Amino acid sequence: MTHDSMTDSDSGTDTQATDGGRESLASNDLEGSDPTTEPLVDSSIDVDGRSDAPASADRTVIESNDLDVYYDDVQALQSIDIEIPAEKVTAIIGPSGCGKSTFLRCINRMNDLVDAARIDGELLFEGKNVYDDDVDPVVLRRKIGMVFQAPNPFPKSIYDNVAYGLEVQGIEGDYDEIVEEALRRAALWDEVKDQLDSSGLDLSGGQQQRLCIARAIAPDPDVILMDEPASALDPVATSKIEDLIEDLAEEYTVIIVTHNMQQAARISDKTAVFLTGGELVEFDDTNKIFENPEHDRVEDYITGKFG
Ligand SMILES: Nc1ncnc2c1ncn2[C@@H]1O[C@H](COP(=O)(O)OP(=O)(O)OP(=O)(O)O)[C@@H](O)[C@H]1O
Repeated sequence: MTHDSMTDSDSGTDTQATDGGRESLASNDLEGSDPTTEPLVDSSIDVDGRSDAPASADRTVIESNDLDVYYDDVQALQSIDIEIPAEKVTAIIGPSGCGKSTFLRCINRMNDLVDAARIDGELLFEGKNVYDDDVDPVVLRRKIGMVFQAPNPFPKSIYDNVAYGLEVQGIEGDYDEIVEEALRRAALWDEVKDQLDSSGLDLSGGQQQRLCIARAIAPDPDVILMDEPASALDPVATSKIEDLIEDLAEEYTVIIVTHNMQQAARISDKTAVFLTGGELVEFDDTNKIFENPEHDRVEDYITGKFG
């Protein structure tokens, strides 16, 4: 994939074909297994979401090296090293306060908005340190969009919710086309195509969140960050968002923070487990994390012994 420089003002328009594999992991080596190596997680966590392409096919899009984050004197993340693959869903899980949101907000420099936050180490996007002096955070955030926990549409029409960001970011093009495409990709078009002038605030919570996703993808980012995007939604709306996330990963790299381990197991290819103290304890294929993690602390967390 080519990509535009974060130091210029062009919009990213690049996408790349994906392996698109979606085989079930449900039957993954479970039959006839040796009891000593048997997957530890009981069937209440159903790992059936996505297949993993061979490791060799993975291309790193986000990488952190020895990343520390402090809020004043309190260290929130400790020496985080991670390589996040392109066009997959990576879930970040861990107990409250372990630094999941902090890590997510480092990626598109949302922590710049927090006076107390200080960052050491490297955070690379496509090989470029996003904290270099010549990186424009506005351009960075166009390439790395974000969806928050509570749906937060603007008090504007459905159309303007998607188009407004394009205008602000100086993105040119046929807005009618871009808005329709973004709403289609967010699986909302069919529900709203006859009411584009109605307020985004009149939509249901789940529709509002899909509108926010449409808004995030309209500038055609490479990466979409999601901070517990379904935690405020009912089960039906949550299920729609989960389906949508899986679809989005055919074109975008999705990184999702979730408290919901079943959700991480269902929809992600990779899972990063952060634990108390802001440590990244394990990062691996999702089925490995949930069925046979390397670290006892991860096993204890996954099986609910703490957290
Ligand atoms: N703006 C801030 N100012 C000071 N401390 C902060 C700030 N934001 C987060 N922290 C602290 O940093 C640590 C990590 O917080 P963070 O929100 O990243 O964790 P989290 O794993 O996302 O938690 P949760 O699951 O509860 O949302 C916590 O100790 C938190 O209190």
